[in-house]
Amino acid sequence: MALAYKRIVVKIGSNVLTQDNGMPDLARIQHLVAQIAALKKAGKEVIVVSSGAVASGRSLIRVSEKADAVTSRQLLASVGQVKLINTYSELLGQHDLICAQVLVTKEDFRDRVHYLNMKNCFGALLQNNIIPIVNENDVISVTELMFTDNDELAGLIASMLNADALLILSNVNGIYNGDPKAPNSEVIQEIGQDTTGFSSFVTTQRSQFGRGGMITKCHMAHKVAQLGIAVHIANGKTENILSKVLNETEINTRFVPNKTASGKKKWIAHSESAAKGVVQINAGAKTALTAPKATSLLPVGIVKITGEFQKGDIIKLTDEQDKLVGQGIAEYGSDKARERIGQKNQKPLVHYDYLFLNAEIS
Ligand SMILES: Nc1ncnc2c1ncn2[C@@H]1O[C@H](COP(=O)(O)OP(=O)(O)O)[C@@H](O)[C@H]1O
Ligand SMILES: N[C@@H](CCC(=O)OP(=O)(O)O)C(=O)O
Repeated sequence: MALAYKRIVVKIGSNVLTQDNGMPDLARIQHLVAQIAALKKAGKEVIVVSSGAVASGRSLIRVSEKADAVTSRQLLASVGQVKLINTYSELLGQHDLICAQVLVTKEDFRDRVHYLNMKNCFGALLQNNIIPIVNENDVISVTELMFTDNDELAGLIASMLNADALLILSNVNGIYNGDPKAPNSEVIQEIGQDTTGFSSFVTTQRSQFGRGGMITKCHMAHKVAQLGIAVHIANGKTENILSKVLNETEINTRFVPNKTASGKKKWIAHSESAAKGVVQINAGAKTALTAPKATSLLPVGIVKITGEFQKGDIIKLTDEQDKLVGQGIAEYGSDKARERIGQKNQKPLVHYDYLFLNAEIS
């Protein structure tokens, strides 16, 4: 295969696994499983992030119209997840492969102990040649506890496992430079570090059963590529799409990985939950930090500091609207930093080598 990825996370979206009537598409799952088996045979490590619990639930029960949206989703997903994982287990078994079910919540990425336990389990599964099938724990994850969608979850899994690539299978051939249905729109085949102007053609429109839409896919894909992981968005309904993407014989969108991302930056990127304090920066500092040239955060650009931190702690950086700009390692503690707020000619609070900026798609 042309692209020599060894560890691959494959995200299979709701729309790939669902027929137009909302029921699961068994033939499609079967074909995807055959493709995954082929990757395993070629010596790859494969982790699957699969949606489809709600769709599978729909094929088993009817939820009363009186049930509210949250309860209805909990019912369908909890019943449907059993069927979904059984389907994978049975189909993978036909290729002599074993899978494991991993259900996670957003909280599991925030809590360091949960995070390390989860990482340890994935390590053990991969070592034992088992295919983890990951989904959000839809029973626990309701409203604000939810991931934006399974793309966000897949991005976190790919970064946690330091995967070589994340293949996102959706119902479009990639990201188009206009409305995907318009005849003159074309798939953007390669996206580098600069994603300016995206919002002009990526709309908030979602597919019938999708949750987050293309905008959230773009944000996540860019962030993950910044960590040095290649991200592909391809059509999961195309025959043999996985090998075609890896052999570069099918059009798709590839986010070019930033190969200079250090291990330290990857760790910082995932340490948002471990942050001890919040440093609010002004518009000038935000512009400087998010410009292509690597820049450290100087006290002159700091507006406010919340919480206590020591030298070496992770701190969050927010803008004046409290939007997260990124996170980094403090070069000195909050007491010293408070004294220096707004002052010129002071040592940087965060050095650019220890600063991770969130993806900005404007
Ligand atoms: N520029 C664009 N290129 C491709 N798809 C787009 C674009 N803008 C909006 N979309 C929409 O994004 C949808 C895919 O996202 P989503 O509904 O979240 O699917 P999934 O269930 O696979 O995660 C497409 O079906 C399409 O309608
Ligand atoms: N956890 C849900 C799917 C959630 C979801 O966001 O799906 P998707 O739109 O494919 O990213 C399920 O299994 O039905």
